[in-house]
Amino acid sequence: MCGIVGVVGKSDVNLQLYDALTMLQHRGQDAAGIVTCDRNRLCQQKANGLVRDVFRTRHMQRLTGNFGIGHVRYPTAGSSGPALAQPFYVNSPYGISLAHNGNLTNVQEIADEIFQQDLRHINTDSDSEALLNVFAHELHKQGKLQPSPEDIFEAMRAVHKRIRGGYACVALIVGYGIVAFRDPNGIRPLVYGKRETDAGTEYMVASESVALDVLGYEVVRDVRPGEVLYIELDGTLHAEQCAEDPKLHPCIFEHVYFARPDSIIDGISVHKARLRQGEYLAEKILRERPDHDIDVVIPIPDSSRSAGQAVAHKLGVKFREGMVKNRYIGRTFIMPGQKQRKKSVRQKLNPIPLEFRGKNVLLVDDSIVRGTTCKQIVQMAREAGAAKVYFATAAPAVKYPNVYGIDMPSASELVASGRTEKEVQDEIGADWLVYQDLQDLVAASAEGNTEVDGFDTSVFDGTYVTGDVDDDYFAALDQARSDAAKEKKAAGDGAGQSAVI
Ligand SMILES: O=P(O)(O)OC[C@H]1O[C@H](OP(=O)(O)OP(=O)(O)O)[C@H](O)[C@@H]1O
Ligand SMILES: NC(=O)CC[C@H](N)C(=O)O
Ligand SMILES: [Mg+2]
Repeated sequence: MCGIVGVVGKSDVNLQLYDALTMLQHRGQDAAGIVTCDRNRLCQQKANGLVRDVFRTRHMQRLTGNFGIGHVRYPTAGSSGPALAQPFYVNSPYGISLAHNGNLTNVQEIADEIFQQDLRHINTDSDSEALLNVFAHELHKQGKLQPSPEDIFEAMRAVHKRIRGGYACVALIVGYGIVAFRDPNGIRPLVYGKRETDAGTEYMVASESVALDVLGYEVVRDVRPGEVLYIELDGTLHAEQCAEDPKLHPCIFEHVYFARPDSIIDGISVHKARLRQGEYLAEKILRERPDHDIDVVIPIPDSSRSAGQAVAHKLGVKFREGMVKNRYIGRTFIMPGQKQRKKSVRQKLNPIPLEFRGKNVLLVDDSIVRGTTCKQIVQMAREAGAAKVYFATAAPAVKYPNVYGIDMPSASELVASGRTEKEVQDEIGADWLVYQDLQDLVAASAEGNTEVDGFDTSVFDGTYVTGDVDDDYFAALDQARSDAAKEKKAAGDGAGQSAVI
């Protein structure tokens, strides 16, 4: 789940892009990049690392120009090396740079077309570089020295037809402006806003509304599924629907885990959705154990705090922050390898024993994916003296791979895949495990916006909203991106740029 941002401003936009990327850091911790454009010259800085490490003062001074784009990366395709840090760049036509959040499911097919039909070269195994080349080729085909808004929309109509999967993108066209677009299912989020200055209106497009809030932009609206925005350098904004049958099917995992609670996505407050998840979860607990003996509800920071509060409130039991989070350790789930994830849970979370000693505790987390976090947390709770350790999650069991921008490539790595709930409970060592029901998770989000046509819930039910993901793709994904495959690559065995998943 990467984070993207684009700004067309009235003065240098480097600091705005930096601040916006900092607000989106929770979406990607592997690499960061900014591209700005100053008098038809691109300025770029990108590298592996967190935003604060990638951009030093000397880089910021060089990133001049009044329009630019930025990216924080969480890899779902290709390696996690510096060559795949975004934005990507192609010099023809015009000079285009692009940042992508999501994942394409027909990248192998596109890569072949790009080489054999479009006569273009892609240099990495990134799906985003392939996407950029499709866009560039389709824009080139319009054959204009100066592209009009209609040329850009026509090119994008073709892009939507050629690529499949999840994509929210910002692209900078040298000398002309910024193009922003969202896939025809609106799987990945994208929102835009404006702010007035003495010199005129400035526009920002970003993955989440928090980036706009903090920079003083007023949210205009979410980019619609399939829609394309083109913001010219003088601040003129054009918007056009470029997909044939757009539907709003946003990824529900944004509401469970990815997005910040203070963001509003497709009109749905993430915090509110999480509170409702907690209420539904508490109702289920009360249905299953009306005479429960829970003494205290303890959330697993950070992402389950909103849901945990609602669970405690509805159950009528105490809510205590019994796990202290080390604020200098990032999100563990989006770390690239299992060894690092496992080690980081213990570094990140530490119990306050007096909240556990002699008590029946209900630990609440937003989700159980690989089981890395909950296994260690249950153990910590026991060591801290808990009498009984119950575990509840605001999401149902995660059983299927994700193909739209979350790095869950192998069912075999998911603790709930092929196991019953009782078996997962035993595996994580809890005295009782409660999962949210899928219909309740959907209701918790859907109550926030009636315009949503449905959610992508594929990791829970194996139904993929694009309807076109086949077994071969899953097999290739598993082979290319499982933890075992990544370890093998890291050790130098099988390294290279040829696998394009
Ligand atoms: O079952 P697992 O594979 O461990 O994955 C699930 C856990 O990972 C995430 O936390 P993370 O530490 O990434 O971020 P957070 O601080 O936002 O909760 C999520 O909130 C769960 O706690
Ligand atoms: N999580 C994402 O959005 C990843 C974007 C792109 N597929 C990459 O791997 O760089
Ligand atoms: Mg967590």
